[in-house]
Amino acid sequence: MSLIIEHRVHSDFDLDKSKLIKILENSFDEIFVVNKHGIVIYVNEACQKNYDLKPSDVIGKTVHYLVSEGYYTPAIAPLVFKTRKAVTLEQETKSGRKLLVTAIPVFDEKNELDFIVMNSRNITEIEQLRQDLEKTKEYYKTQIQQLRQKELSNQDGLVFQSEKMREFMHTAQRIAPFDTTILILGESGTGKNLLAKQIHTMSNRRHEPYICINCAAIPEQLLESELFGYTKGAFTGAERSGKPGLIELAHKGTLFLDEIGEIPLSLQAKLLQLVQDHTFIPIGGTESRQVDIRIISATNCNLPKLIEQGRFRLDLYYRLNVIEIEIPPVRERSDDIVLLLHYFLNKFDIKYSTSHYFSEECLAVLQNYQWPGNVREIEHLVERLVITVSENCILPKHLPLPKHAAMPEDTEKSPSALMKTALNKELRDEFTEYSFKIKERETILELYEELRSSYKVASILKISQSKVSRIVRTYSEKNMSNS
Ligand SMILES: Nc1ncnc2c1ncn2[C@@H]1O[C@H](COP(=O)(O)OP(=O)(O)OP(=O)(O)O)[C@@H](O)[C@H]1O
Repeated sequence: MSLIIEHRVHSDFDLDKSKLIKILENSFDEIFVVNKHGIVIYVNEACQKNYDLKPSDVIGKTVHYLVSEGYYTPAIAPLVFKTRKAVTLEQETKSGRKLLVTAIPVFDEKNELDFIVMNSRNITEIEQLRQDLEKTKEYYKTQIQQLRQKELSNQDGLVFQSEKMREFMHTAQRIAPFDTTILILGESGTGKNLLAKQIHTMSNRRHEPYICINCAAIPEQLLESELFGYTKGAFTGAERSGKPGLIELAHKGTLFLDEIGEIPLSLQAKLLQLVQDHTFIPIGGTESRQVDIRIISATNCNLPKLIEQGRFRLDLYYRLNVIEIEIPPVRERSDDIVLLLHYFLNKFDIKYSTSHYFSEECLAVLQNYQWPGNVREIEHLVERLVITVSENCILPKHLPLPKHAAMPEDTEKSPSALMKTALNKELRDEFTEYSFKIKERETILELYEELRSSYKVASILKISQSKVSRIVRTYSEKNMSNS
């Protein structure tokens, strides 16, 4: 059986010259043969498709001529002459077609290069498809990145990824289990409320009540009764049986006093007693009641200033800020902006059954913005965009940011504006470093004044003695030149 096949194959290949020429002419790929002098001795009909030239226009020409006339580039034959090896590369023709060419050297019986056979495949369409595929890949890469960001941000509590917030949350986590009183500071919208709740969740009181009171939201006349409750028949209009206050409801749990700077002076003494020994007397009552609560308070006011103005008690301030932590504003943790944008985009897309993503330019503009309203402003802006933008892609033109926003100048993605932010950061870093150096110098000089020994100063500060000597010397010199 195998013998028969072998015989058939053999007889089929018993070809004469005209048949061979026919085969070559009907090849889809271009066959291009160059002799050892670099002259084209054969090219099939496919050359018409590739270079818009008839075979008769090409045969007899040198490859050097064809390349210098720009019919195709780069040249491949010289490489084969040089290396005596098969070479494959991509060529581009005058008419903009892309060819994948393989050139194979053929040797004579003396092993000298006799001619080169080149096979060229038109890959223009494949190349176009490849480029389209690259673009599609790029598009999906961005989408996946955004989805990852969304997933990353799909968590409860504060969403963050900046180093500053990482450190901050590390501190919050450390203090959460202790029952100590905490004062949370930070600009409006930085997440003080959310943090207080998170501290409660991280504490041993997590299964007990978490009561939040916004001291600014309750009218002054009502605040006392809301907070401390009242006894039977305490005042006209009061419920007959009396009513427990929010403080009592927080028993065993956490009491969060938001906007503490707004608490009226008249209530501050009563609050001081509560913070100090966890006791209080309800309105109309005569006996004090004990509660087991952890108190967290928050404010975006400057409490020392209120104290100066006589609007806040110093003793209460001291009691409230046993531990004081300050949430940094968003503009100081720009690494969180993109994450927060995606977090809220995901949240509101789910809420409104929509599907959006931010264009790169849009993200650049938003990252460059200062966010005076902090996270709350990000949240509100994203909700607004989700509702108002009907396309899936959110572009810079959709942004309703105020004029003073740090919109990149002329174009929507002006690199100069982005540079400016980077530059500002660099200046800030430089300034921090500068202030640190001054502080360090002052400390060294103060200690030296006291100890009069560079060795002792160096060992206390754990720095080199030469550094201490250098600073002391420079300082004395300055002193001398000034005097
Ligand atoms: N890091 C964060 N991750 C997710 N959401 C946040 C984050 N920070 C704040 N938010 C959200 O932003 C909004 C404002 O936060 P929050 O009310 O906690 O701020 P605040 O500092 O207490 O503001 P104010 O001082 O005005 O009371 C809330 O909807 C909150 O859920």
